[in-house]
Amino acid sequence: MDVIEMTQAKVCFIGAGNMTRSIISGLVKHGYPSALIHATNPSQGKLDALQQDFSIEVSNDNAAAAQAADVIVLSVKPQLMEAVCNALSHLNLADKLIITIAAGIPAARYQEYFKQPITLIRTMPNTPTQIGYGMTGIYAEDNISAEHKAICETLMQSGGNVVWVDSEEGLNQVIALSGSSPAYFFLFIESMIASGVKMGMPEDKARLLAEQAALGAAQMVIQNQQLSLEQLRTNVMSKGGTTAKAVETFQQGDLGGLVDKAMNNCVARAQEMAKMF
Ligand SMILES: NC(=O)C1=CN([C@@H]2O[C@H](COP(=O)(O)OP(=O)(O)OC[C@H]3O[C@@H](n4cnc5c(N)ncnc54)[C@H](O)[C@@H]3O)[C@@H](O)[C@H]2O)C=CC1
Ligand SMILES: O=C(O)[C@@H]1CCC=N1
Repeated sequence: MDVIEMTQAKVCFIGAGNMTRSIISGLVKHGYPSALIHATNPSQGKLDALQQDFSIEVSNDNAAAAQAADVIVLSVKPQLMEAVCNALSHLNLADKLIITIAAGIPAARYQEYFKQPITLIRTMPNTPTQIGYGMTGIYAEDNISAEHKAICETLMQSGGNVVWVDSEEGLNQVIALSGSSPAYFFLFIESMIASGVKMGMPEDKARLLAEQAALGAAQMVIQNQQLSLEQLRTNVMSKGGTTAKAVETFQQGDLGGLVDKAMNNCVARAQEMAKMF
């Protein structure tokens, strides 16, 4: 369903960084009215760029923007969240839906930060939201209404796909699987390009070859749900051929173990952050 049919809420983003830009881009592309979107930031540069690109309202006054909004999206770094929320705690937030995209901070903390009961939904998006290929995990506590859940889902869906999880630990797993994981793939492609260049391939061609292979592989996975990943992989591997040699090298280096370790460290960091806040 189109975003406009679902909601006409005034949405205010507190913090106009990478993720806010990604989400706003998705919203505007889906026809969400620019006039209903507001972003705040202390520095003017990012605000000017957002205003120019998306014709949204911008300011550096968090309180005025939050006061005027129906939905407040908290998009600052976790370390700044407490101070940013404290500075809004004099407002009456009873009728607002507050959505946070911050990693690590447990839902219960926000009530303390705002010093009043609030309606809060935790989400974990990722940067591909900017181009409509985002993935967002959403967690809401039992007291959140179906209407508020629908508004949040609609907003986040404008940038791609969403999954609901039923615990905050589930959200930590979302961080490892999709919130942080675009960076894993970027690193992999970056490493492939570097290797291609070392072999003598011009960088632009190495990038084109690697990125198109990544795109094709992702689409193969998506469009062949009936096939296992192992099957897709073995379809590329001729017996005694080149792919088998490369895959064998990854397996000897325990790629699976390394990925497992990286993802567990990602979750562990989210758990560690939850104790810090
Ligand atoms: N970058 C990513 O891939 C993802 C980030 N997140 C979460 O999103 C949040 C934001 O991350 P990014 O967008 O990457 O960070 P960012 O640093 O690009 O953006 C944060 C913005 O907040 C602004 N800011 C600082 N103090 C402020 C204040 N008092 N009032 C208003 N704005 C203020 C900063 O100037 C900056 O533009 C973090 O909590 C992070 O955990 C979640 C999922 C993915
Ligand atoms: O690295 C981080 O902490 C944030 C959360 C997921 C992606 N970026």
